[in-house]
Amino acid sequence: MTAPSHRSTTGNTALAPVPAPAPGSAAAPPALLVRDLRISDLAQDREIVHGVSFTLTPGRTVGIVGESGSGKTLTCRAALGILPDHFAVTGGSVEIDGTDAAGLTTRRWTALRGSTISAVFQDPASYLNPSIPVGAQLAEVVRVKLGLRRRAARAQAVELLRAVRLRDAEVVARQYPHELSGGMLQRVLIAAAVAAEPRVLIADEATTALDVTVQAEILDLLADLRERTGLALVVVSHDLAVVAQLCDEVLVMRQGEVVEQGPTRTVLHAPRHAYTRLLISEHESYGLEKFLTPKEAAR
Ligand SMILES: Nc1ncnc2c1ncn2[C@@H]1O[C@H](COP(=O)(O)OP(=O)(O)OP(=O)(O)O)[C@@H](O)[C@H]1O
Repeated sequence: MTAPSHRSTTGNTALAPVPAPAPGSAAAPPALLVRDLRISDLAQDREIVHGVSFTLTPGRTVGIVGESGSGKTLTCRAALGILPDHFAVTGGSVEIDGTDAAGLTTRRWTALRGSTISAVFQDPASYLNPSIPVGAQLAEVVRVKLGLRRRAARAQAVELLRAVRLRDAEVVARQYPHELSGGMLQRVLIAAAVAAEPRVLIADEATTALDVTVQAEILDLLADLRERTGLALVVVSHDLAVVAQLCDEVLVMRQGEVVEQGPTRTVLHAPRHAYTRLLISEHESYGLEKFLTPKEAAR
């Protein structure tokens, strides 16, 4: 399991509540500020992402939706400082908790990842070692990130498994990845991602491979973590229903462009771009309609 380094040494209390400043208030500096972000494929001398902007304050959620290849993941990877080889930020800026990412050394990036900005992706099993129990892997992350001793790290790992609502956390901690369901594995990965109490969590298609019920449980868990800890979330999904459930603001991307952006309700109820309307019509059969009440839809 990847082990980003740490910010806090909070001891044994898993995910203690943090009093979040009121969203949008002067006391709430953006956890993540993306301004006209441009990303290019240097090998092909081609700009792939053509100017993405959003501001994310603590306790808020931004959703990015769009078809495959529209640049959602590259945008997230730029914010995490993990662009693929021969891709680079070629315009605009990313500020993480007030720090301009442009000047960061590899070492500073390593320090920020996990402690300030963290992520979960699709396919959690691929991030875990199949031959080590999940509790031990989580404990290793905790040991590295929080600087806890081995025994305290193991106890904290179990606390974290409880905090992501895994029942029988002590039993789960002793299990190997193949013994857990996809939803449970994603909870383990979320536990690792939030272990050092980051300000921002990016969930990139984190529920895509899960069945609908488990997907709803994981989204509910993310919302709960956001409420309890003031975490700011970026949720990437091709599924508008996921975004509708969790996000305050949505960006609709197509071919590297943001074609529409605004409060989720406005975008869903009064889409201005034909592509957004297409996404909505395609997803009505997948449960989006419950967010489109007749009253709202009539506006
Ligand atoms: N490692 C890479 N090597 C080459 N091209 C890449 C790489 N990663 C992304 N791209 C290209 O950049 C463009 C944007 O990709 P990105 O992964 O950001 O899209 P996406 O919207 O997240 O799509 P998906 O929903 O399929 O993950 C695509 O055309 C893709 O082919």
